[in-house]
Amino acid sequence: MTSTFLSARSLSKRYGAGIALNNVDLDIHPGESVAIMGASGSGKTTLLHTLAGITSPDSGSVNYEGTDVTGLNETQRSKLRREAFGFVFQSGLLIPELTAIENVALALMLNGVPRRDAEAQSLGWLAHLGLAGMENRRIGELSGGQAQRVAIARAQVTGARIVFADEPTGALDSTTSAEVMTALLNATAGRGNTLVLVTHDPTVASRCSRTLFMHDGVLSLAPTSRPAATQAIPGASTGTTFLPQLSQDGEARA
Ligand SMILES: Nc1ncnc2c1ncn2[C@@H]1O[C@H](COP(=O)(O)OP(=O)(O)OP(=O)(O)O)[C@@H](O)[C@H]1O
Repeated sequence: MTSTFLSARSLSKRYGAGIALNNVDLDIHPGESVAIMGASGSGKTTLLHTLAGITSPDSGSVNYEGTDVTGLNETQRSKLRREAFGFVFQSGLLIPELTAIENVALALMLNGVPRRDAEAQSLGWLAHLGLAGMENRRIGELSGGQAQRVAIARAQVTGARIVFADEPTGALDSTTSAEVMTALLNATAGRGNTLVLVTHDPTVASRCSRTLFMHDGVLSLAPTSRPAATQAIPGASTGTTFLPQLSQDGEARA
């Protein structure tokens, strides 16, 4: 069995009366591509953000390579995110006023790499992702698929071991979506790194090595629901159905 390098234990998070995460356990191994699916509002983004140290859980822990991410302060988490993690979101993370190369290089410059070196490395990544000749275009001068490939370059130029992607193909047509998924998988799992991806699209999920499902904050192996049982957080009103949760080995447990 491969080693775990990102794990979550008993993650719970609620917003007011609603539950976003309900006692989630998850182990992710190096080189995996993991898709998280589920209905709108089921907690997918909250899980992704909690794994990535963006959101703090109410209880439970996230461990990345021996570091208790949930125990870090905001400055430490921010450093971890910059240095070890990459992010590809549907929109909003690229800076529209900057060119493609400036957007990619910025990720390195924030880690202290001089501009000239940062731009040289960024050029290589942009070319690798099929964007040679487009380096000096601003983001608004690129198609959606091209912009997502800039985001992939930015997520990987720092050598991120894990890329967290939230609906990376959400705004794209099916052909461009397939191309962006190919680029994303090649740039991550194809190089021994890890991809954790949230998607509504079963075609996108089917490209990943493993698919998990969120349902009312509960993570499961199965897409369909069963009648409610006793796993809800006490006092929470979710109107939930129950699905088996994952053990540390990814086995379903009742
Ligand atoms: N910052 C917040 N403040 C209040 N409620 C929130 C916040 N973030 C998420 N929620 C709530 O937590 C629940 C889970 O939200 P989350 O965004 O994780 O779901 P999701 O499965 O990613 O949804 P979608 O597919 O629509 O993006 C939802 O009920 C949502 O309204």
